[in-house]
Parts: sequence; structure tokens; C-alpha cells
Amino acid sequence: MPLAVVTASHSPLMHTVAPRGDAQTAVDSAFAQARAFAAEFRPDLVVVIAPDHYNGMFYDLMPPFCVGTAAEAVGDYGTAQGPLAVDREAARHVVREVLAAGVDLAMSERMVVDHGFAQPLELLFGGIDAVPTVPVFINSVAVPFGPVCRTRLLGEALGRALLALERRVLLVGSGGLSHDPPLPTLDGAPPEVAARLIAGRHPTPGERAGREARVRDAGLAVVAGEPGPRLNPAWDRAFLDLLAEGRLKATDTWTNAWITAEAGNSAHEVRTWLACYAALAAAGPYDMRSSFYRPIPEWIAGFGITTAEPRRNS
Ligand SMILES: O=C(O)CCC(=O)/C=C/C=C(\O)C(=O)O
Ligand SMILES: [Fe+2]
Repeated sequence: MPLAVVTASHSPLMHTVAPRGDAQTAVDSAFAQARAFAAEFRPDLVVVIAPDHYNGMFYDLMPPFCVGTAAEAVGDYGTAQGPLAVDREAARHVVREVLAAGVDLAMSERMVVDHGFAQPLELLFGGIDAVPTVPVFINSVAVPFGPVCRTRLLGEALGRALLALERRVLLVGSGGLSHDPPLPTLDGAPPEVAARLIAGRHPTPGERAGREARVRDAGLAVVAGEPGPRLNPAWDRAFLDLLAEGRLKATDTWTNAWITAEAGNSAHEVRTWLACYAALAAAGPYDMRSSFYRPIPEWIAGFGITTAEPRRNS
């Protein structure tokens, strides 16, 4: 049974900061195209691969990878709060098979997720609990990271595990591309920020509003004419080309320091895209069906959306 892929950037600023020109219309129409692709594929399982931004995963125990056998969204940046419709049996199958393939990953019976998971579920399917889901977390924010090839290998093992299910599985990758929004780092953090990064679960509504306001203000500053964090459209386009051409192994030589220097601290979120495409490649050659890209400084994001499916016999 087939696999298919949709990958999309997410942004906490998408619904609160208006970008210049026709960027919003262009993004809306690219999402409409991705929605139509997903609807036509008719998945009976959606595997969402996404990062977290210190809402569910903290430095008191930060896994590189984690599969949720049950999951709840915190409801940040205007996304819904509540349980995801996790397909528990499929999630447990994925954990067993990926571990058996030699790729270490954690499992959570109470995974907490944020807009990284919720935004694509809402934009593609209309809600966080609208489709049977297996949520897969890839740490893309909390340094240190393992080598990029581990993510590719995770994707390959995931793809093989999903093929064995003999279901119609849509992989959804969330995050990227080049971007560097305001996110605290543990190194050099003042004690109260460090405490939040280590175990900041259950913030008060005021604390959450403060965090969201800080990110929104960064976007509004760009709207007001300040330069904002650097995007790297050339890097983004090269990454999209690499995916389209199936040259996934080329990322094995990428160092984490190089990704950060070229594309920003949060560019590591492209690991979610790499995992999706590596999973799809486990089913054989594939074709990218659509590829949208815009640098959107007001959203502090090189914003991309792609769809892909196995190559059809001609
Ligand atoms: O202040 C915090 O701890 C959280 C800030 C935050 O959630 C930023 C998120 C940014 C993205 O998800 C992004 O641009 O990819
Ligand atoms: Fe993010």
C-alpha cells in the first residue's frame, strides 16, 4: 500500500502578523493545493513528524526522537488544545519496528505537543483530532543534536515500518526552512529561563501570553521596517532541489554547525522533511508533485510546502 508526503513550514506568526504583498494569498493557495493532494490520497493514517518548542519536551529528559502512543496539544498560538486522535496500535508498531531496525527512539504514553504538530493537522485536515495519527517528535531546537544522517536513517526505518502496515499512510513533515525566530537557549540563559527550558510544564496563561507576545513582537518589528533575522533563500532552494531529486544521502555530510551558520538556529526543523522523504524513498523512487517557496521575513521564515508520492509507472 502506498505512502505519500506533505511537508510544510509552520509559523507562530501565520495568523497574527500580516506579511507584505501577496505572500498570505500565495501561502493559502499552496496549502489549498496540499489539502487537495491529501484528500485525493485518502490516507487512513497520518504520521506527523514535527519538533517541539519547550512545550512538551524539556531538558529534564530531552529525547532526539519520540513517538507518541497518546498525545495532547497545549493549544499555543491560536491552535486547538486537547487530545490528538492517536492510532495507538500503529504507534506501538512504529516504535517496535524502528527500534528493531536499530534506530533508538523514545516512546511516550503522554506526549505533549505544540503548534509544530497542531498547525499542519488543522491546516490540512481541519482539526487536531480529525484523522488517525501517529505523532513523531524530532528534536530540532534543543541543542545538542545528533548527526543529520541519524534522521535520514530514522526516516528509512519509519518508512519500512509503515509499508508493513499495508495502509494508506500520509507522512506530514512540519517546520523549517531557513529561520531563526526568538527562542531561548540553555547556554547562558538566566536562571528563570533555564528553569523554564529544563521543566517549564504548565505555564500560567500570563506566562504563555508573554512568550507568544515576544515572538509576535519580533514579527511586528519586521513589519515596521526593522531588518529581522536573516533568511537564506539560496539554502532553502538547494534543499528543495535535493529533496526533489532524491539526493537525500547528500545531507549525510552536513554538520549541525553548518546548518545553523547557513540557515539559522531553527533551520534544524528541516530534519522533519528529511525524515518524511527518507520514509517515502523506502517505498522506491518518488516524484515531488508540488513545491512552493517564499521567503517571508514578517513570519521570520523561509516558507515552503511540498507534496510527493511514489513514481507512477509510465
Ligand atoms: O519562547 C519560547 O520558549 C517559545 C517561542 C516559540 O514557540 C517560537 C516558535 C517558533 C517557531 O515554531 C518557528 O518559527 O518555527
Ligand atoms: Fe518551529
